[in-house]
Amino acid sequence: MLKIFEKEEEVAEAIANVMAASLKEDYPLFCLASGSTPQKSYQRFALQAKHTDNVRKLRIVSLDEWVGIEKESEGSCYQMLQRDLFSPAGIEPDQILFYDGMSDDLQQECEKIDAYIKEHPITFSLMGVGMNGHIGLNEPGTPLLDHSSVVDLSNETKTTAQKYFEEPATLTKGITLGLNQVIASKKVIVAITGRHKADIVKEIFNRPEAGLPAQELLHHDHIDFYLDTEAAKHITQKVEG
Ligand SMILES: O=C1O[C@H](COP(=O)(O)O)[C@@H](O)[C@H](O)[C@H]1O
Repeated sequence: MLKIFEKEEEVAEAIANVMAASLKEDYPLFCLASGSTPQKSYQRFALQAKHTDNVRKLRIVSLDEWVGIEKESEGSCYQMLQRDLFSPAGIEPDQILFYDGMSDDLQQECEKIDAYIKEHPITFSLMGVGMNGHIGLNEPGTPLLDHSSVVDLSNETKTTAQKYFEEPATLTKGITLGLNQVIASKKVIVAITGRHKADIVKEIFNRPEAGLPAQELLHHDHIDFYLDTEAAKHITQKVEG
């Protein structure tokens, strides 16, 4: 389902409410995008959930990470989530399983996450969408994988991602869940906000033949797209909202 909200803040509020509801499941396991889009959702969720018994039950599994970037350094996917969610919500390190982008054995990092989610199904995923339509770090042209992989980053991603770092970062590869692993989550929200995403949103919704990773998440009953009017301004299809 596509839902369009007037303002980015309303998208954030709606997502925070879904996260809070998902937290009440017996074994909540969340897989969450880092980046700019979900920041306000995480702030609101943290306000509702921080240090509750339910938050203590929550487990988090990695969606993606930059290869060659220290976990604790600014701009890593882990560090963005630490700043925006883990710390404000009181989520402790023993609740989190993340790819280590500095590992000497990246294949083992893939297997570590894959083995975990095989045993523990993801109950809620929140995805952002890259400026080129990527999901996680599944760049355009990536097949529907049902395992993690180490991927070459597109030039667009390398450039866009510089906004996360104070100093220019050398980004060449990433490590990411496969699209089928995201789709296999019990519930998924794909969030897209802001005028700067309007052109890629137009591709996703108005040009089905574009073959973008984000389009693989369309047309599943358990996957909702939440957009604000700025991002949705070129959509021509009928929507709920
Ligand atoms: O590179 C990435 O970008 C997307 C979108 O980022 P945003 O800053 O525009 O929200 C993000 O969802 C993805 O996880 C990340 O790898």
